[in-house]
Amino acid sequence: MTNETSTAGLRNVVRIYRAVSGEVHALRGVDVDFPPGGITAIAGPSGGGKSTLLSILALRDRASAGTVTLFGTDVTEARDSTLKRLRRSSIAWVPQRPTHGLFPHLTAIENLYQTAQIRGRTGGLEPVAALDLLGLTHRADAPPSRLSGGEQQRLAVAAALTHAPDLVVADEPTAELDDGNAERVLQALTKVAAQGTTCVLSSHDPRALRRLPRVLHLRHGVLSAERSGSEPAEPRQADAVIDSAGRIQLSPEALKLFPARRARMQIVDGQVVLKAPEENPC
Ligand SMILES: Nc1ncnc2c1ncn2[C@@H]1O[C@H](COP(=O)(O)OP(=O)(O)OP(=O)(O)O)[C@@H](O)[C@H]1O
Repeated sequence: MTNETSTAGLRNVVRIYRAVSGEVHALRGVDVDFPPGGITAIAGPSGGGKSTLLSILALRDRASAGTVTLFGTDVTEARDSTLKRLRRSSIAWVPQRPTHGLFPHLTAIENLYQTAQIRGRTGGLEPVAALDLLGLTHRADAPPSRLSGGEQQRLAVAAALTHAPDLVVADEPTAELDDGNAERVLQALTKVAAQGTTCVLSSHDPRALRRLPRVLHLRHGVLSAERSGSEPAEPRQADAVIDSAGRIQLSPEALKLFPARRARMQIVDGQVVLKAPEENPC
């Protein structure tokens, strides 16, 4: 049974892709609820099934087995026309490559007005305020093709928030962004969540994972233990090679913790600890 208070609930959801090379079991029995007004990050390694889970949640794909309940309705077997109506009225999808969701012939601000109009809902962020919240006021008159990747990503988030969706589903919404703009996106999602919108995003981004209240890990299509963002993540270990000059090569996952490529080293009780240096407070 899906928790009746949740915006969305998946029960024993399986997704099998049939490729030329054979079957790919992208989701292997996922059980999860997304409560109204909550923000949940889906983390996990590449290929773990994050995009597949988000696509099913955003009604852009169907489960091969299991049950999907959205807004109190079992939509597992719903007709395509019903899914389309729900997508349009209640769900904002922020794709990994944001230009896919934007109107290329319209300016940034026109994109927001057009999205709000097409969705036919009121109560979302006003387009001028949405641009301001995402730090795009100075780009209001530029079409998507003249925006940087990060600006396009923020415009896609702004568009998602202009029509008061019940559910925002965002695939890696901070991936292309510097710290300040990643923070803007997280603040914008936090703001709409406080107004009751449920937000679910996939992320590899340690900045987002540290900051968000609920983080679920998806690995090989299986959701593992839930932790709140404030709890420390389980320590992970990996071997690293030290060359004769004392240089150490970090794994890509560890390297992401050092975006400025500088580290502060401490030797404590015979152990070497590497930390990203704190920002200069001045
Ligand atoms: N259309 C498809 N046809 C066949 N296999 C697919 C298809 N889409 C995804 N897969 C496979 O399903 C598995 C899960 O993919 P998915 O894109 O959901 O993972 P992900 O966690 O989002 O990865 P990433 O972080 O790299 O985006 C992978 O093995 C992937 O190769």
